[in-house]
Amino acid sequence: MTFEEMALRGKVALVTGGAQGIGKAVAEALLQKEAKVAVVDLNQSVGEECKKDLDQGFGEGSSIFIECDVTDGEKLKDAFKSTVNHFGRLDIAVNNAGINNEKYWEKTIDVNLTSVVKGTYLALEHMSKEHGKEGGVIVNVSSMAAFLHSPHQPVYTATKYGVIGFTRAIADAAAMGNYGVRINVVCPAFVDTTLLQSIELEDNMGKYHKFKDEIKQRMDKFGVLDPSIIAEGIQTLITDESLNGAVMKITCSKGIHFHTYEPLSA
Ligand SMILES: NC(=O)c1ccc[n+]([C@@H]2O[C@H](COP(=O)([O-])OP(=O)(O)OC[C@H]3O[C@@H](n4cnc5c(N)ncnc54)[C@H](O)[C@@H]3O)[C@@H](O)[C@H]2O)c1
Ligand SMILES: CCCCC/C=C\C=C\[C@H](O)C/C=C\C/C=C\CCCC(=O)O
Repeated sequence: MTFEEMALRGKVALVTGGAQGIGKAVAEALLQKEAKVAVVDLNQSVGEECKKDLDQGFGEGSSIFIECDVTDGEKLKDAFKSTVNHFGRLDIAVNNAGINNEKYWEKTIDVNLTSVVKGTYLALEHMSKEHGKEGGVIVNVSSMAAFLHSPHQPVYTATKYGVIGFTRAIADAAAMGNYGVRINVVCPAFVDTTLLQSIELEDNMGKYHKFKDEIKQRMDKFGVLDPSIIAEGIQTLITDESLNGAVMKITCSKGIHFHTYEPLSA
């Protein structure tokens, strides 16, 4: 048995936005290592389709689908509770749900940043030693947009910067408070999921829609990753016990690597 198999076997994970794309790839990778997974997603039909696929691949008892809009605080709270009620514990949370919408940008802040903060605090309630629990690990999903910001998505970029800042600060708080919970962040470049189709829609891109050909040129220049490599990176963030507050970047040119920061100074 590999180290990752030992580390993940029997562990219980909750993945938001888990019905397709990166979230589904993460769910599959964790199930492959014999973890149990709660797939939390807004989209009922895609969620049910995903659950069928997971049942076929890994057996009915290993996953559940919970329909939930992560921006609804009460529903998100219930999703965490249902997961713990169903599987008996929580060890891993992946705050992955995200959208690309510059037209309705307040929604983008709500889904991509506010809900990641809520998901992190809820996960801590169920895992932190501060709350008498056994510890665990949280991974928040940011983007390379936080490093290579583009003029085509200012609000999306702001949310992804925010996710990195929040994660690094709360990771330090977790270490200082002996929560027994590690908290890391992953920043993928372009990934082949339905999110990229948002560039075609005025309803998503708003005034930046006219730049869609330029965006496609950027994708050609930087390449598009398969969701499976993001799942691989996230598994490392989950299982490598030396990582807390780590900022993992994943790009076509450099693969999985880490951002390094200057030591703190005034
Ligand atoms: N695809 C990329 O190029 C790329 C690159 C970097 C980072 N990301 C980030 O990865 C994450 C996953 O994106 P993806 O590419 O897999 O996209 P996707 O559109 O394929 O999947 C996102 C999932 O999130 C769900 N979702 C959206 N809003 C929700 C809400 N309010 N409540 C619950 N679920 C919700 C959707 O229903 C969908 O199933 C996002 O945070 C995204 O910003 C994506
Ligand atoms: C450039 C506008 C992109 C709009 C596409 C829609 C959503 C995608 C969002 C993702 O989070 C990815 C965003 C940016 C990543 C861009 C490139 C990084 C490549 C860096 C590198 O390879 O060195």
